[in-house]
Amino acid sequence: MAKMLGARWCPSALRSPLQVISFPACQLHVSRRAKNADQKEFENAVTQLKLLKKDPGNEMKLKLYALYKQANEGPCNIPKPGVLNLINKAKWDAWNALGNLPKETARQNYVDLVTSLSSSSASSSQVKPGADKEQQGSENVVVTSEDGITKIMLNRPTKKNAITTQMYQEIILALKAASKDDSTITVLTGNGDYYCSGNDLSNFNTLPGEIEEKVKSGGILLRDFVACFIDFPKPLIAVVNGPAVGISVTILGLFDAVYASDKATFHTPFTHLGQSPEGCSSYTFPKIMGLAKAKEMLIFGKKLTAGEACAQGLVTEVFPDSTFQTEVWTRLKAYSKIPPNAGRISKQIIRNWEKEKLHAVNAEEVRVLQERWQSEEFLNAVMNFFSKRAKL
Ligand SMILES: CCCCC/C=C/CC(=O)SCCNC(=O)CCNC(=O)[C@H](O)C(C)(C)COP(=O)(O)OP(=O)(O)OC[C@H]1O[C@@H](n2cnc3c(N)ncnc32)[C@H](O)[C@@H]1OP(=O)(O)O
Repeated sequence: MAKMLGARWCPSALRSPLQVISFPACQLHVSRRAKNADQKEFENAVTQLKLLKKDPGNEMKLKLYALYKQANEGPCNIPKPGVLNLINKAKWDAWNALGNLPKETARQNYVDLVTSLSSSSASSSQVKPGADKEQQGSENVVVTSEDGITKIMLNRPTKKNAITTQMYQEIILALKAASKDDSTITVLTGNGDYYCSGNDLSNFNTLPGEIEEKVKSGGILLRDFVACFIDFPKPLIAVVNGPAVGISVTILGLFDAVYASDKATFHTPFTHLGQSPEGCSSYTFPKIMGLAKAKEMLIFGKKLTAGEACAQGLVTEVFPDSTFQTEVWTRLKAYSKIPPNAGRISKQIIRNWEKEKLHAVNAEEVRVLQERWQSEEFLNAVMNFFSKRAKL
């Protein structure tokens, strides 16, 4: 995808100067939303734009460029480029066409535009031609919804369901859709022999920009991802079909039930990776299993069997692997028959006592992690994994 630096991009990113689409008089939909996007939303939109899967095309890029400049600098304040300077003239025209559009409105329109691009890009990747209307998701995050259950399945078995930056985005979108669909409960599970091997350790190679930018956008992505689990309004159940590592373990403290195969293990190797706890686990794990057991996992990286995780309260119930899927899905189908509003309201009254606290924990964990991601310890650990393919 063409390199885009937020709403600005390097001229070469346009497919070709001659393809610069003449910019129609700007008929921007002035956002009717009562509130204007705040700076954080605007920065999130800039980050979101970099994670778009497909190039939105020159015309859309000109619109985004113009809104970005108007939001930051106000009306066009640079001299008009010469006619032969095609690209800069197209950009000038786009910006100048916004006239005196207030900065706040430009910022809101930018956020709205990126939001619509993100959801259309995700939905275009989700609904395959001829797919069953209930079949959604991308190849790595498969979403299905039937019998009152929306299932989000991590589907990258060759990489032990390691979560890429794109998959974080897709899980966020899947949870947002599930919170509004007609299902009663939502389930997260893995395909293949692993539930999930955590963060894809090559993610920092794929995030755009220099290290500072990678750390910033990685932090925003992680904070938004965990926030989705904090805020998810319906009963959320993990079906842990195999070993679970890292963030796939830490967010379990935010689920409403965790059912595990006796093949599953639970491992949070943060210190071995030069990292620190995330997913609110620095708060939820001590609450769930007591300080000593929580520290054994989060500081010393002790790997738990499913039985140990159940004994410590992280797992609700363990099933023999041979009958796991049958037993668990029979149980979940029964759960999906509860009155949906009562289920949702009961989940929320329990969660609401701590929601503010959990968001504060999430923000602090991300702040600390952003420092860790710039440490020698972290960089060496990741290099070590890929060079020696060291096992944890
Ligand atoms: C946006 C930023 C958000 C940051 C959020 C922070 C989260 C914290 C964490 O999640 S920390 C935990 C990160 N995960 C790991 O450290 C696990 C690393 N993987 C392993 O240790 C092992 O792969 C294993 C123990 C999970 C499985 O070992 P096994 O020998 O059974 O299988 P392989 O190692 O051969 O793996 C098969 C292929 O999958 C690739 N792979 C596995 N896990 C990851 C991963 N986390 N990231 C990237 N790639 C992974 C592995 O490299 C093999 O690929 P290959 O066949 O191409 O070599």
